[in-house]
Amino acid sequence: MSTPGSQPPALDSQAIAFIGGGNMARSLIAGLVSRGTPPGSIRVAEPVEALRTALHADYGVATFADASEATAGAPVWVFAVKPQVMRTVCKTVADAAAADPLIVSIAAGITSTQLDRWLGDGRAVVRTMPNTPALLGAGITGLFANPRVDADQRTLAERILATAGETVWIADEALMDAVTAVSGSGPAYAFLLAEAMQAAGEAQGLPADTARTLAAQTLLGAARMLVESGESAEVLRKRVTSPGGTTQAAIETFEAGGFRALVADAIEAATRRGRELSAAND
Ligand SMILES: NC(=O)C1=CN([C@@H]2O[C@H](COP(=O)(O)OP(=O)(O)OC[C@H]3O[C@@H](n4cnc5c(N)ncnc54)[C@H](OP(=O)(O)O)[C@@H]3O)[C@@H](O)[C@H]2O)C=CC1
Ligand SMILES: O=C(O)[C@@H]1CCC=N1
Repeated sequence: MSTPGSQPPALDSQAIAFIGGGNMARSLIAGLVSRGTPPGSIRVAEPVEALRTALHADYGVATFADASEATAGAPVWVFAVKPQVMRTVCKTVADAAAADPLIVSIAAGITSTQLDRWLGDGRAVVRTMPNTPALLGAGITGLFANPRVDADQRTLAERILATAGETVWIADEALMDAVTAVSGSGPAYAFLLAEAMQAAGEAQGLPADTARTLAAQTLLGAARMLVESGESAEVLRKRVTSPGGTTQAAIETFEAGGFRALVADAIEAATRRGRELSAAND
């Protein structure tokens, strides 16, 4: 795993082509540019004109309506389209992939074997799973490299994703669906908890803006303690829970309601959905 808090070195002027300029691509591009990658070396293919205009205005990157224009001559291609269109999109640029670019994908479910097959076989593929805190440089990305990826390409892929936050290499690709379920989708679980805490606070009489601030700052503080204290979540939880106190009353209610089993079921469902996205879009 990369070192918490360390600044990744700026990438040089090697061209990086993004295929797809939506939400996640935007977050990754923001990270690259803010950490010193020259905007002129980032080329983005995106069919939606308004997104192209905004990406160029906000980050100075070159944008194209056509994927093959963005990928032309670029040694790194980052696929940031929905899993449902990945096969079709790969086919449109497969001929140019003969120049042997490093292929990086951020798509949920889609395997390195599928990407390799759709792009013409023998490709160097790094399958990754970032998450939306990438926008703040506070994300985490799981990465898997297929056997065609050499040491320099591994370093390059890691440096690109490190601009979005922490990185962790995954040796067994089958585990990438679990990575997706825990950290790729994970920010949504934290937001759901924040929504529920805010609503419950309001139900107890707190003003909405006060309840929002209390919930958001509590999640931020708790997350920082998890990352910075070096203590386990269990130890930190027990320190808050005074015997016979308010937290114990809440935790016992969570446990009685099957909170842990519900979380396990939710993460299993997300993992399964990743596999389904692969099979359904093959
Ligand atoms: N959102 C998240 O939290 C995360 C998402 N991911 C993965 O990132 C990928 C992108 O997700 P996200 O950014 O949320 O999705 P978006 O829909 O925001 O972005 C995808 C973009 O790709 C465009 N697109 C479609 N076809 C092409 C094409 N042929 N060439 C170039 N661009 C094209 C889409 O345009 P149009 O809308 O017109 O189709 C859209 O603007 C997905 O595979 C997802 O699994 C990974 C981690 C986290
Ligand atoms: O929900 C999804 O499918 C994508 C992948 C991880 C986060 N968003």
